[in-house]
Amino acid sequence: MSSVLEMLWVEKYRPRSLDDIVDQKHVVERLKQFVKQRNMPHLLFAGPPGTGKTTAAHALAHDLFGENYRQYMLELNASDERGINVIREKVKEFARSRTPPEIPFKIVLLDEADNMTSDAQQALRRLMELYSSVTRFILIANYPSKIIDPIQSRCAFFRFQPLSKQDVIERLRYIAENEGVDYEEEALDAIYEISEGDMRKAINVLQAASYLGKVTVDAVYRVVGMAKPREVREMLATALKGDFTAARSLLRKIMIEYGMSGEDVARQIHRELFSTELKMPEELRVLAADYLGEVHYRLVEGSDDDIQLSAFLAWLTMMSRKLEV
Ligand SMILES: Nc1ncnc2c1ncn2[C@@H]1O[C@H](COP(=O)(O)OP(=O)(O)OP(=O)(O)O)[C@@H](O)[C@H]1O
Repeated sequence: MSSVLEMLWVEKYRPRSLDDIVDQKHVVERLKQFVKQRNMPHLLFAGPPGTGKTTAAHALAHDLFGENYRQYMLELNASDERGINVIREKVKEFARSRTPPEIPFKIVLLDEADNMTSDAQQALRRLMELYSSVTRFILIANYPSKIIDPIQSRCAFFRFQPLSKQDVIERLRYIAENEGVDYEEEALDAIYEISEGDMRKAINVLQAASYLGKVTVDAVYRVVGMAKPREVREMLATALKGDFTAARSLLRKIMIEYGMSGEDVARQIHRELFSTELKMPEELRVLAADYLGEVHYRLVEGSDDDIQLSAFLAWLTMMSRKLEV
């Protein structure tokens, strides 16, 4: 079995070259053109977490500059750097450093660019112009709408999509086999459902679950601290059938066995309310979602988990009787 001290699998299995990136075909094809032309404009990478934005930036630099690409790349995080002045100084110094032998520019990678204020972004835009003869910027953002127009119009835009189920599962299978991890196929499905196409999350869950032994559906839900949807669904279905006592004992079981907080359970109920698996009249779904919002608010404010969630189940039981579900 794996040792806790070993490397994080997200790093170990981070693609080094553009050819190794999973999915994101449209992005990868366009980036390969830049490698071929040995030139590129400023780039803006946008999309949800864990879909390969940082990886693609590194892979592009790797394919352009070779194994030692890091000396030609300045990596900054807009949230860590104390303001645009620090960024300016670092870029200025970097621009003065050696350029690669066959390519006339170096790369500045700026992560979380959408966290910058619009004033800071204006200053960044000037910086991009000032050093455009020797640098190209790659800006990374989760929300491209937060990037000011003058920057957007100076960058080629790349949208990263959540990874497909098939690609995530294939990658997980590859990693599990390479690491000698024993797993259930259904566990990989469960990991995908939890990850929602975020490969970083998927790999991290796989690694954490592997420390418990065989990667089973149970192990997966245990490490993410979520009750298995089936059990939460069963609790709701029991209340909908009118059996409050049984629904409440399921609630206790979920909270004790999985060590979940009331807020986690509320969040999980929320997911279930909108899943097609749970059969209930639309009217009740709407009312339940509304009431759950209130319960969640009270929990965040520090109300007692058991009292609030039991109240929700009691309400659901009564409503289902009233509506004759
Ligand atoms: N398309 C992909 N192909 C293969 N592995 C991927 C892909 N996307 C993400 N990964 C895996 O997930 C890890 C995190 O990816 P990466 O840092 O590129 O995400 P990101 O999109 O930059 O996320 P964030 O917005 O949170 O910075 C990588 O180290 C890699 O192991």
